[in-house]
Amino acid sequence: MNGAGNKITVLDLTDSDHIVSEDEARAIAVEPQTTFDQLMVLHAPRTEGTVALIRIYNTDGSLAEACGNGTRCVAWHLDETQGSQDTRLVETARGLLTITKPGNPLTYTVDMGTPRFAWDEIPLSEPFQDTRFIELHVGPAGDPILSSPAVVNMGNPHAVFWVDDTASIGLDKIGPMLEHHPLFPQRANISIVQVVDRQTLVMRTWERGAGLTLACGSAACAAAVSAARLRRAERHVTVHQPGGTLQIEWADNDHVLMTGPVEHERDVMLTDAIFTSVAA
Ligand SMILES: N[C@@H](CCC[C@H](N)C(=O)O)C(=O)O
Repeated sequence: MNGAGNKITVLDLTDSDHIVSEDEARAIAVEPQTTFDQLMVLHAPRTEGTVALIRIYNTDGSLAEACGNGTRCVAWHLDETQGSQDTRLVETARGLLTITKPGNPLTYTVDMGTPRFAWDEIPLSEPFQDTRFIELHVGPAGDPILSSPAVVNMGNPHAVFWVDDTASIGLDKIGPMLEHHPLFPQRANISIVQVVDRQTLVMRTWERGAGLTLACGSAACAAAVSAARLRRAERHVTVHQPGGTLQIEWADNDHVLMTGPVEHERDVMLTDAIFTSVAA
């Protein structure tokens, strides 16, 4: 599937006890038919009221706590396999997430929970009082290419840099360096964001564990919240990414609501071969 262009593979293991290993996730990622930015593995629910437990893997096999675009894809899969429902509760490492349908076909809203801003919740490796802009720059100190990002945890760590033109930054070169910067002990998702007006953001993201992607839901939430904290935008914005557009609302109850599309691309029967090839 894809969520606004973010490549998502949904693997339904609700009838199995198997836990996908990092090696297995990487093996699924390199297969052209099942390649992904994130692999969303569904397990039987373990918490009352939820319909599934979701483990989220990046391309490099690492586990992610949150994936907004993938969560919408999971909702579509559950609608197809369990019957359509207006509201669903799923469990991720981020906690319990509510998914609803705003009414448009193939569109879902995920309550992504509340943002966290304290330096040790991001987490950062050293204290910063004000995480709306931290001391970090790329390029010469007097004339940096990027500087003073906002940092926020949306279940996963994000750094948001403000730019005039997202196309002018070599994110493919700068992204890996920042993802692994010592300031981010759990690495970070790195976004460059242009504030077009108070209701509109344009952005690109280098994702932790996955690299450049066409869209990242949690990064869109991070950008929207960061722009609102700095009073650069309203709390409800349209976020344009190379693969698609999301609506993000930072509601008065502090929860961040992400609304966007899903697209089903193909069904693939994953044979045991992929697991045995890793085990061999
Ligand atoms: N594409 C996702 C975010 C995926 C997780 C991220 N790479 C991480 O490791 O934190 C989204 O739509 O939120």
